[in-house]
Amino acid sequence: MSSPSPTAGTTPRLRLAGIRKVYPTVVANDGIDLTVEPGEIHAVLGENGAGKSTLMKIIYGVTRPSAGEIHWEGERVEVANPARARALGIGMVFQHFSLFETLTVAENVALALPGRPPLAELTQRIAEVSEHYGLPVDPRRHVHALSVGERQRVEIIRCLLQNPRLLIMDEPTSVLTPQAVRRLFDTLRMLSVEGCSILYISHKLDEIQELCHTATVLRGGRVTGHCKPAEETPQSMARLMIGKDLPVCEHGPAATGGEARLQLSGLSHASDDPFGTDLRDIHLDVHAGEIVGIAGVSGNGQQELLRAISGEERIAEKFPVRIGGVEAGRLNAAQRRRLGLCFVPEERLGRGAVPSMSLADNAVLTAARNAGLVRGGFLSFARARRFAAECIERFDVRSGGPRAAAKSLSGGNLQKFIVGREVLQTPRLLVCAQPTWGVDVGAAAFIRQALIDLRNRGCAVLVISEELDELFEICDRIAVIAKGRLSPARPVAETSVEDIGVWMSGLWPGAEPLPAEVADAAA
Ligand SMILES: Nc1ncnc2c1ncn2[C@@H]1O[C@H](COP(=O)(O)OP(=O)(O)OP(=O)(O)O)[C@@H](O)[C@H]1O
Repeated sequence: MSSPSPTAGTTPRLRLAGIRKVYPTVVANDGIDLTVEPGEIHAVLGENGAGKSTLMKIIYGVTRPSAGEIHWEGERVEVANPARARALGIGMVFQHFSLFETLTVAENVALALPGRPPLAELTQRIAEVSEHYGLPVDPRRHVHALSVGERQRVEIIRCLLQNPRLLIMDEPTSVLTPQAVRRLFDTLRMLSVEGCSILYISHKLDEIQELCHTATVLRGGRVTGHCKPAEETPQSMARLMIGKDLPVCEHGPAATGGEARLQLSGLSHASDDPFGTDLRDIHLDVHAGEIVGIAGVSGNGQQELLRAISGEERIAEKFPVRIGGVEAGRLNAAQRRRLGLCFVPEERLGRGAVPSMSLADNAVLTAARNAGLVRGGFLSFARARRFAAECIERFDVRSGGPRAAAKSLSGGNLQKFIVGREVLQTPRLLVCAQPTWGVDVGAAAFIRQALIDLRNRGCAVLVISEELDELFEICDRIAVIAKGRLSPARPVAETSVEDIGVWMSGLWPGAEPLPAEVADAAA
């Protein structure tokens, strides 16, 4: 339940009047008024591309508005840059991470703090905050070795260390486990009771209902509604947001007896990162016509497993990974794609798409061969643009068209583009990490249905996700990865969210005890 709503009648912590932001191809914010009271947890709701992140970036001084006023605690202010925002008492946790990969957690946090405190002292403070708020992270680890979930924890901790009076959270829970979400909500409620205001963006309507006092709905850059989430249901909020009822996934029975398109037989691989997770004797078959899900808490070997399957990480022996029956362990990513593998990585900016390149060029990166973009040995840019345009249309990617830079898309729209680009190649095997991360409820239902349709057309689909509800909705079988080992895959009808939750700690029937040093490190 949400904490009691803050008392009205005080000077608002933040008041926006007529905020407008015009980009070359779109009006991202079109005269937005918004008021946030002290201690209020205020949700901003809207479809992908509605203008939520743009508005938050304006408040945090990352983007300058084309028109409009910002009033902070009763006074009109110009927020020229994030340093000014932080000086006012505004903190922000971004949807896309802004961490330096080659630095440690503590070094990254130090960069954001005024006065650059000594590292030893900072390490201690990080450990305290992470312990206090239940956000486990080791301050000495390098960021490049962290999973997405762990990186997000660092972003949150970095913000909390600055004692903000307004905390902006742009989809903070998208890669947190249910337990971590509970703890984060406790933290946010504590902050709210202490008077800190929170602007909260999320596509998870049940979370908004549970946490937020008020919500403002945006559509097409304008405010289209307000509500008190506690008085709504997730369905009624979805209707407010997208203007219609949510579609329900149509599944149909799983095909049986399809050929094995992915075979992992005793895949073991030592991570070259000292803080990474070693893969231990992983066995899994994914057949044509089924969706297999891998559940697990981030940082348990998902990244390493994805890399071993995609070919980003080649392994010493060729036999433990077979794609379409071909021993593929030593093949690189391009060679594996030629076997019919398509792949949606965990990070959409960087691994999934090159931010500065156009959508058409990003299509070429993975679809050149499978989508017939190469003719007579030459790349056809016209075909690439047509392919990107088809993807934009079929997956309802709101963008400036095939020539728009990937970085100009809203997070959810870029995710739709990346998933669409892979699905439209009609893969024989699709491996998908966090397929609906940051995607609005309507688009998430669409992507899930696209995966089911692929499976119904005979594709073998492997989905790695931390969203148990999503896995239970779309998968035929589910396995769990824990500390680098994979459980057996169980038919969804024969298991439950509770069972899978227990398996996530590594305890499934017949699980071998972990070697002492791993068990100690994990304890
Ligand atoms: N730097 C930019 N250049 C051009 N267009 C941009 C830029 N940033 C955002 N836009 C456009 O502004 C609109 C609003 O984007 P914004 O990221 O604010 O949406 P959002 O509501 O946060 O979406 P999501 O839920 O997908 O994160 C979109 O059409 C987007 O393509």
